[in-house]
Amino acid sequence: MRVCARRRSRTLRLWLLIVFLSLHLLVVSLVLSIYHTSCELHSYPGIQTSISFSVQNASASTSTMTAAGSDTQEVEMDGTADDLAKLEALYSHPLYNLPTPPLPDVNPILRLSANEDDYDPILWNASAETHPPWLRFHLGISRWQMYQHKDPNLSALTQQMASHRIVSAVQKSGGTQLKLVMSFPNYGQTLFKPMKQERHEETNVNLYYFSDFERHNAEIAAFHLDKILGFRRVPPVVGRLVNVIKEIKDITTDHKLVTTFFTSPVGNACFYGQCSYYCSTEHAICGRPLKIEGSMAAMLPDLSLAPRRSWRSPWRRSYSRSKLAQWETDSNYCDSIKKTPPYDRGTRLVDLIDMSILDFLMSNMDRHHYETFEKFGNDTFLIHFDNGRAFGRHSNDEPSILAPLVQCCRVRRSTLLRLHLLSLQSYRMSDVMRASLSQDPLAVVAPLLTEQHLSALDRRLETVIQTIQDCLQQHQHHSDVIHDDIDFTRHLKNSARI
Ligand SMILES: Nc1ncnc2c1ncn2[C@@H]1O[C@H](COP(=O)(O)OP(=O)(O)OP(=O)(O)O)[C@@H](O)[C@H]1O
Ligand SMILES: [Mn+2]
Repeated sequence: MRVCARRRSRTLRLWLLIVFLSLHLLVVSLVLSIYHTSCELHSYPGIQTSISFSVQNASASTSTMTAAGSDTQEVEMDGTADDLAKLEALYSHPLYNLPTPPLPDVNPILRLSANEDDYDPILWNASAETHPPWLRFHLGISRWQMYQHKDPNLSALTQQMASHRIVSAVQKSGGTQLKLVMSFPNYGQTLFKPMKQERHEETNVNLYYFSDFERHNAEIAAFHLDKILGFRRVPPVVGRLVNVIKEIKDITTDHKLVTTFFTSPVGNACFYGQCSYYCSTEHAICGRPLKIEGSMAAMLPDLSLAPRRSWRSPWRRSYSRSKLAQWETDSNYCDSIKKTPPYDRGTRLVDLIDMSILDFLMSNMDRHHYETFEKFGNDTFLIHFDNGRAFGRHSNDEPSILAPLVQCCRVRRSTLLRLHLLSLQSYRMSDVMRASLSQDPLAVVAPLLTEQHLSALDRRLETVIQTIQDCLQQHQHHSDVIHDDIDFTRHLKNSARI
């Protein structure tokens, strides 16, 4: 009897061991399949080695590419297909499909019940087939992002902004440079920023960031870059050729704007509008002879429906030619910011650092304020709009833009993993940006960003990764630097359930 019982318990123990081992194997294979490209980053001590390895990879491939050149069209075509394949692979990567935290509320963003007595009850949701794309975009804005990953509405929205009949064009008040709000027959609206300089022109080094020209291609490129970084915090932007006479002068109801139209000595249709910077005949916006390039940004819901709050950036520049801001002189600046609401809790600080990484990559020094949707309180994403002063110089990197990261040494884990991914040859940032920008309608006129700007992105990405690596070396615990926004255990449990 006793022998029998002992044999039974041994068999049971053997079974338990087999079950344990197979579960272990299952978990290991799941981890490897989910994070195959960045698996070294899982174990904190490995972070540094894996980053430097990938950076070496990226720079090696840059030199190979430069050496190879692209003389024949065939090579160029292959390059385009390769880039598009990389972009597709990037967006299929699990790091772009991370589950968002559970929503504390399920209401759509729009405040539609202000005067319930006066209005019909509305049953709107983002997926209703009959809604125009702009309304679906508004209804799809969530607490965590402007639009969903692989949002099926995005191409319909950008297509309409790029081609729909313009029925109204009026100047937008606020801001420093000329911009127009354009309306479509289906009540959709866009913010139009006209081309002010050629793509290859670098910003004059003697211009302060606050008097730099706004660039239409920077608005377009910022939308693509923010999407490639996996943030999805810029409202959709698309390029368009606009007829200065038929699509602005003939239809505008803006009397002040009308008085600023003229024909240039070479017969081009021009206008300059009214604003505080560059609205003069010397800085006129001219067609060639009639059409002008511009960026069309999807307008956010009206402030009466979705009020927004504007926040002064703690790392705002002084906007003076002589004064320095506090963050430029105080080495403990971040310590005090970390204790100041709303940066003292939640994700606000790491979100601000995400924004500074985006700005450093595209060299935007003009992030004085940022906005959030009031309805979502403090736990929400930061709206990354007004990117017109980005991509001004490709030959220079501006280290001070990274000050929030350098001074606070904090970064979201998901951001670090995606940056790491984009530094690898198979998802290289310049290649996926080239592919993404090639989908804009204005790419047929000329590439939205020159090759110099694209390679500046790779170079700056190395700097960001190196900065994080330095932070990790300076801190005893990795958790001091890495804000762990990816709950691996929950992820694994979910995968195991499937
Ligand atoms: N897509 C949009 N939808 C709705 N409102 C917008 C959009 N883009 C910008 N705005 C609003 O218009 C204001 C001015 O736009 P923007 O910041 O692009 O112009 P600007 O001339 O660069 O301004 P500034 O000189 O103050 O930086 C913004 O602060 C924002 O409130
Ligand atoms: Mn601006």
